[in-house]
Amino acid sequence: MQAETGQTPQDAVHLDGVAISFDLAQGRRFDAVAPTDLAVGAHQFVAIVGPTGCGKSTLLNATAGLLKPAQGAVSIFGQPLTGMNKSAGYLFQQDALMPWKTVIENVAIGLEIAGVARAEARREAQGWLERVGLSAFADRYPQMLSGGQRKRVGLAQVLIRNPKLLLMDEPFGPLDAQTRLIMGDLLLNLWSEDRKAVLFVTHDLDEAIALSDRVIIMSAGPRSRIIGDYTIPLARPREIGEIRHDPLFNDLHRTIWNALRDEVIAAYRQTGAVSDTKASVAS
Ligand SMILES: Nc1ncnc2c1ncn2[C@@H]1O[C@H](COP(=O)(O)OP(=O)(O)OP(=O)(O)O)[C@@H](O)[C@H]1O
Repeated sequence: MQAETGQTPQDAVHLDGVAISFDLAQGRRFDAVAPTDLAVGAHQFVAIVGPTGCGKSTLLNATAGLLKPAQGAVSIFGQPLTGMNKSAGYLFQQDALMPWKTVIENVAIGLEIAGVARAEARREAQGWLERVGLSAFADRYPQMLSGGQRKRVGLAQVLIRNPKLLLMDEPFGPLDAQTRLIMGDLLLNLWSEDRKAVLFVTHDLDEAIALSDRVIIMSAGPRSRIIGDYTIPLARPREIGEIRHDPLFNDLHRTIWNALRDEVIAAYRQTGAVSDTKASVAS
């Protein structure tokens, strides 16, 4: 079940020995991520899962060009990454909606900044609002929306720019369980249209398996590293609420959780959250 790790020039993302450290006070350094190789194919949906604080966001930020690796190189579609990753659309846990702009203005703004005429940008934004099921909300302001509706606007805001790569960091983190399922299905529907490359950070193993072609597991930090790379051979199209009842899903979950469990316990032990004898972890 472990995936092939061979990298090719057409990869959307290619991390070659990427290590990340942070400078701390008094000249100390924190080595967050040990030298890491990772390839994401041009049309692959890849999830990164790992215990809290292991370096998932750090690795994603290096891929976005927000962090410079201490060692190693990042390539995006075969080109060395220097500065911000302009091929990527980035979706954070916190959305990036501007409260003084209406929903349609928030969606259109990316195209307008890229030089598209306002009327054309609005027309495209209206199309995207229809696709995310929010056409009736075009003239509302973000603060008039539910958390799930805001996420839909955030998706439209990113996808309207047609990035070849999506970098997603716990994008559905703050949502309730049902809304997460619905957002996952919406994401998969939109993704299936042209299968952009996706690097998706989550702490939710169910979500990772249900969405992805591959699930990458990271060890507890410091000097976190990739300890597993699992192919997810579940058929597509997938409906997230249904796929969880598939026996293959359960087999995959059991296998990956076995690899992840000790790392999750190790991470909690580091923060003193569990004792040696009473380690209790929910998957
Ligand atoms: N700017 C920084 N300076 C110092 N240490 C940092 C900095 N940013 C992150 N770290 C540390 O690097 C490690 C990895 O952090 P990161 O946010 O990538 O973890 P994560 O796996 O995304 O965690 P979570 O699942 O809790 O969001 C953590 O120990 C964190 O404290």
